[in-house]
Amino acid sequence: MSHLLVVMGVSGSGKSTIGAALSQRLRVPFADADDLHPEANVAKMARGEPLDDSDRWPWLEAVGRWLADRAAAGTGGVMSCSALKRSYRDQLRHHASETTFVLLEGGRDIIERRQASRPGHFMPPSLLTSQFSTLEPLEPDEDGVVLEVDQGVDAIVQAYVDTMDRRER
Ligand SMILES: Nc1ncnc2c1ncn2[C@@H]1O[C@H](COP(=O)(O)OP(=O)(O)OP(=O)(O)O)[C@@H](O)[C@H]1O
Ligand SMILES: O=C(O)[C@H](O)[C@@H](O)[C@H](O)[C@H](O)CO
Repeated sequence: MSHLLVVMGVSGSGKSTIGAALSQRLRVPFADADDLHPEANVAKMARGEPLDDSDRWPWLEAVGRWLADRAAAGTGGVMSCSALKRSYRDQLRHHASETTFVLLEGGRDIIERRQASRPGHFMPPSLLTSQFSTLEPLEPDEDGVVLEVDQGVDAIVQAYVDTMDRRER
């Protein structure tokens, strides 16, 4: 089975780290939505201003195209992308309906600590409040897996693999 995943969550939840580790474990291509932002979006976040829906729309289109290409090629893939709102996930599913969303869930304290220990990133910790208030949890009808971030990278990857094994049985 080729996995097509979006690893999602607020800034600092570990999307880039876990996404890369999952792609290695599953032997599928990896991409980071941070690299697909238009320059204006990166500049806006770096100024400490949250993105709005109109900023995110063209960016999510680029993310969706990547997913659609992977689906068409049948390679599977892992994309790290915040995908904070249900409507954003709907937009991505419109491109690739078979996408599974992997939500990295954690409390504000641990995520704030991790962000603080990551100097040089364009995303300022001050935007964490808007990230948490924008996040809409996965709904029951969405194909999704929730993983707790309060554990090591290998344990999080293993939790994903175990969940999928149970599903396939
Ligand atoms: N499970 C983990 N255990 C310990 N440290 C972690 C874990 N996951 C991520 N980290 C660390 O936390 C920080 C944030 O992780 P990462 O950059 O992957 O998050 P992100 O969700 O991609 O953030 P952003 O969306 O802002 O780019 C990094 O310094 C990373 O090394
Ligand atoms: O949806 C958003 O608000 C943004 O995309 C952010 O989540 C960033 O992409 C990233 O997570 C910060 O590094």
